[in-house]
Amino acid sequence: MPVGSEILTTAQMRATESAAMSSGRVTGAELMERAGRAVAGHIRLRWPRPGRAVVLCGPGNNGGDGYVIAQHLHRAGWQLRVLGLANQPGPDAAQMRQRWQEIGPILPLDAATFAGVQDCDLVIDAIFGTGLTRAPTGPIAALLAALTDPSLPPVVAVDCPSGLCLDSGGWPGRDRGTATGARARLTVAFDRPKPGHVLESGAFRCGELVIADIGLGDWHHIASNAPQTLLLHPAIPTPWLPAPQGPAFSLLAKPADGHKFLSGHALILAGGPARGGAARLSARAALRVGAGLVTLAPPVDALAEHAGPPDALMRQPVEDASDLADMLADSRITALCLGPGCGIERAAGLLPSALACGRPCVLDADALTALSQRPKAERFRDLHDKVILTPHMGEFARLFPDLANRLVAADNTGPLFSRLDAARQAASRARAVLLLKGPDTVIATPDGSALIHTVTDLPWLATAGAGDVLAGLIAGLLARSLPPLQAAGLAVQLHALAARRFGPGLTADDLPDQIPAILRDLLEGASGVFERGGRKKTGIDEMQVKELHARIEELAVANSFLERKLKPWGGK
Ligand SMILES: NC(=O)C1=CN([C@@H]2O[C@H](COP(=O)(O)OP(=O)(O)OC[C@H]3O[C@@H](n4cnc5c(N)ncnc54)[C@H](OP(=O)(O)O)[C@@H]3O)[C@@H](O)[C@H]2O)[C@@H](O)CC1
Ligand SMILES: [K+]
Repeated sequence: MPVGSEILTTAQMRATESAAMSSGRVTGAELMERAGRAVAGHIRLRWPRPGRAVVLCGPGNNGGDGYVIAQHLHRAGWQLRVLGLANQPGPDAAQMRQRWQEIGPILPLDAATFAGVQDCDLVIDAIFGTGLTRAPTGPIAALLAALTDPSLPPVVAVDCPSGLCLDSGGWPGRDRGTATGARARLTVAFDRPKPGHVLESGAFRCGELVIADIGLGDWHHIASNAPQTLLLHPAIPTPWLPAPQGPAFSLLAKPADGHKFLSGHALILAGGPARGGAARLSARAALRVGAGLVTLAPPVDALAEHAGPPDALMRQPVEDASDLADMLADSRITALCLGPGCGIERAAGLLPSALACGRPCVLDADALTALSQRPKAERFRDLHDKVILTPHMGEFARLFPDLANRLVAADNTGPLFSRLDAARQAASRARAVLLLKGPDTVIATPDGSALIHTVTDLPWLATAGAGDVLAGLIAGLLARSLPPLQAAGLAVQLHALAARRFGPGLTADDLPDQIPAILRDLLEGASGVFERGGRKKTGIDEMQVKELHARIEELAVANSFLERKLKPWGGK
């Protein structure tokens, strides 16, 4: 699996770190040194001219990283103001604090002191990382409030903007959904992304997220007992994307001599008169993503409305559950989509037949409402692991009110209940794949495997009918025999890529027509397709950071004058 695509919870991260340290092959102080060096390296790559930086060091090991960063920046010629606490941290952070004290003073870590040194080029936030256990209070809360000020100089966050719950993307002690906390221009996190970097407002507050390798690769198996979570990020290739070496590739590349039935047959159930638009969007998406055949099935009195293009779309009336069961006697129908524009009553009537056939099936929109109206004890009785439920938050709350309540409840202690927790529990309860839609989409299977896909740059994707297109993309990929989790993950990515390619002014009608060009680029191996706006990113990679460190070390040896005491702050 490509490095960087797996997500670890904070508990998994701690287990990995402690396994590394217990092996005797690396100490906590060495890990801290690597972490601090990596952050300093990324700072120097982005701000190559030494300036003035304020480093805010908290009570634990995140603060320890801050003292290491201060040492490295000092050696590189930066002028530093370091604010810290006079507590008794763990031995590693204590050692790093001591080393800094041999270079310069430590000022009190409070809002008043910070206000007096804010006239600088960079603020480094090393107050809290993975160890935040509760809502900050008192002077630290006041300092964290100051870090929300958008007029501050650029902030670099160590592991995360402080106060963020790295398991959920929420802020302990603050309202869920509306709360925003400390913000960063750049966040350098370690080893693997955590859920909080990509969920809720965490995704928006981290700024540019860089994952630094601190040499824990030999201990990743420690986290492998827990269900795996993968990050689907446009810039991070994953096994689900059809990279030429990936398993999905051969599925997207239709065999030249393939019969149309080899690419499957998707059945999209449509609603009564004047409600056919949503299901047609789904059907067009299923066609564009390469289902060999797509049939739209409205009741007979709505059939005439579906005359006209696309001509490739087949139409066949389905009046009721028994009609549907007859149609499904044709085993060449390989996937179903029920819900978009269907009407709640019709969806409720068709559900038993759609589920009884045991074939892959997307349940969206009205089908989800129909499910939620079933008696609670029987709600999920006929679901199975080839069913994909695709609720947005409102639909999720109707299906799983207790889980939705936990997601909005303010809580003073961390880790907060996350959208990942909610999707996993819902999938397990429904015994189906659950895709919880949002800017941070979470997909979970009943066995706990999960995918997260976050977009922070596509506000125009929140448009009427976009969900119908997504349901159709999933149905098309299911018809083409992708397993449910992969079909859902790939569909979410194609959906976002289509929106990004089209840009502002997008309507849902435009989405399916973007898919062929995206598939062509994917099949031709155009890596730029993963980048924002289809352009290749001029990224800074770990090799550059390592080379920079080598240069920093050489300089440190050759130019011992750099090992001087802290310069006075004044003078720009
Ligand atoms: N382990 C390693 O090998 C490596 C770890 N690394 C770094 O360590 C970070 C994790 O370090 P950490 O576990 O010490 O947690 P951290 O985020 O510094 O904060 C915890 C401290 O704050 C306290 N505290 C908590 N909540 C509070 C509140 N609301 N208000 C006030 N206090 C509160 C809590 O004490 P408590 O009062 O709960 O006993 C504790 O003292 C991680 O993010 C990464 O940056 C890297 O160096 C790589 C190697
Ligand atoms: K931090």
